[in-house]
Amino acid sequence: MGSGCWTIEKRSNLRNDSLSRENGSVPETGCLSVVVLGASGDLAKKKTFPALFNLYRQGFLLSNEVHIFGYARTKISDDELRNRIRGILIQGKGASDEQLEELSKFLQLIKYVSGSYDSAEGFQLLDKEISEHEVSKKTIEGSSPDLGGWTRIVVEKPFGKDLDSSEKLSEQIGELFEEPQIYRIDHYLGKELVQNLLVLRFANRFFMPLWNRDNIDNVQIVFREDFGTEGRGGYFDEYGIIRDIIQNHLLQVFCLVAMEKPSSLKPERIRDEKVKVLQSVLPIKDEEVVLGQYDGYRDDPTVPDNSNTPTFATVVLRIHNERWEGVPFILKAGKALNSRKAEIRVQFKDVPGDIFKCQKQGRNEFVIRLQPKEAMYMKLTVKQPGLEMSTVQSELDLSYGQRYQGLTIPEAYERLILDTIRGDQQHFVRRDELKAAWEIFTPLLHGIDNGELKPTLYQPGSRGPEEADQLLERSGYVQTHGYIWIPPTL
Ligand SMILES: NC(=O)C1=CN([C@@H]2O[C@H](COP(=O)(O)OP(=O)(O)OC[C@H]3O[C@@H](n4cnc5c(N)ncnc54)[C@H](OP(=O)(O)O)[C@@H]3O)[C@@H](O)[C@H]2O)C=CC1
Ligand SMILES: O=C1O[C@H](COP(=O)(O)O)[C@@H](O)[C@H](O)[C@H]1O
Repeated sequence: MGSGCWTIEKRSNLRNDSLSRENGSVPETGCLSVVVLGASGDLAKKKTFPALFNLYRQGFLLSNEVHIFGYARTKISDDELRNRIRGILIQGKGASDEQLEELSKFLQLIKYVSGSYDSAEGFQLLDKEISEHEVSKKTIEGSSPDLGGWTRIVVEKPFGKDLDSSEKLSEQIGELFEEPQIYRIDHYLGKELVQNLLVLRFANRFFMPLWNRDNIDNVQIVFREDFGTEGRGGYFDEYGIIRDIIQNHLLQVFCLVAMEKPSSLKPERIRDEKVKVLQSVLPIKDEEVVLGQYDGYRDDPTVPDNSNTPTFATVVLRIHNERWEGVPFILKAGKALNSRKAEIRVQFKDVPGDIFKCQKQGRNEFVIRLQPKEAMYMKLTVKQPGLEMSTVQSELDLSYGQRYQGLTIPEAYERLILDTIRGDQQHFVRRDELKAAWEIFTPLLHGIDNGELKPTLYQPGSRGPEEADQLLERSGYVQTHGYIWIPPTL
């Protein structure tokens, strides 16, 4: 992705310098070429270009050092691509003249090369464009034309469809790039509250003694969307909700919740711990899986009429180690449900020798809401204020919107692209981690692909199949009834 020298340290105001040094990332200096493959596609439109623009606006990409090359099959000119991007970046916003000027300057950094993904011709053209730019820049600066520098490749999912195809893909990429050059992106690792998990768990005395099988009854990691596959049916049907969300995004969150403390913040030490916990996951039992497909999913013309693809799944993972033996980790994801949210819900065991009848109120829960409206709250039993000695469930509440007013939380892609430029692989998936993740899910996925496991139909806008709540209950989760949250007024 880059070449020559690139200075990031001098403007690393997004991140504490001492942490960056600690985790082993190397400051880079010089000019940077960013190649966006699939530049005319959905991801580039929704995520990549907006992230690059935000980095540019914050001074992390400098006009005199950066060039962005879009590459895709569609035959369009530089200006056509720029116009498309302009339309997305200013959509619905009443932009000021200053912002429009900033945007125009950013767009001038973008060039477009049209070519296919499977022939050398297009890539030779791309190479020529990049070299011309980098050579001319070096020549202007009067330095040697020896390009040197580094190349990093960001790879988006799907990383295969099962263990074998993923390993094959890893081998093919491995023939071209070394592992330190490969950034397998999982955008959940760029979310604010996912990045906070390490800090929460290992920088707070509160949690350390409680975070184990002695105190925690069950953990839920939940992803819900209130819309269906909308226009992506063709892609989705090949993959399904387990490959789309659970095997990657939720499993990454699972690792950060369940892994042991790394010996340091160095990316490799963190990733070592993630691999260890993944390798301790027991084979998934069919009776601890519920699959669903929403009614209407097959109406999409790109979805086969007899599709067996789940759009909803609840899967219980069990870890065979000293900390977690016996604690179910319930991973749940679904499309076309009744709400949109992603959260981690840690439910504690009942209080032993309970003299207050706390069980009537519900158990202690620690909830980390990843989205929307980032928050973390602890549900706890307190005395009902007043003359009587009665108890009620309340919460210690850290809502980001209230606590950090006026702060804009960066988009996941923004952070992860910046990490790539900085050479920090902490929030990217290592090859052995990916392999361990596929080892967990491949038998289940093959069972679904072969039609041995079938999804139950559920109504769009519902909670998903009832069997999922029954599985939750069987796993030990106790739903709180009657808890009322009164949102604070700002
Ligand atoms: N800072 C903040 O923003 C705070 C917000 N709150 C809000 O207060 C409200 C109550 O809090 P909370 O306890 O977190 O959320 P809920 O009362 O919505 O309950 C959440 C839990 O109950 C499960 N559940 C809901 N319905 C059923 C059902 N029919 N069968 C089985 N399980 C079910 C949910 O599962 P599933 O995940 O599948 O829906 C989830 O695990 C929420 O709206 C919450 O956002 C509370 C404190 C702080
Ligand atoms: O990777 C994916 O993620 C999105 C959800 O991302 P979020 O950041 O909005 O939670 C999901 O809609 C999509 O199906 C999946 O491929």
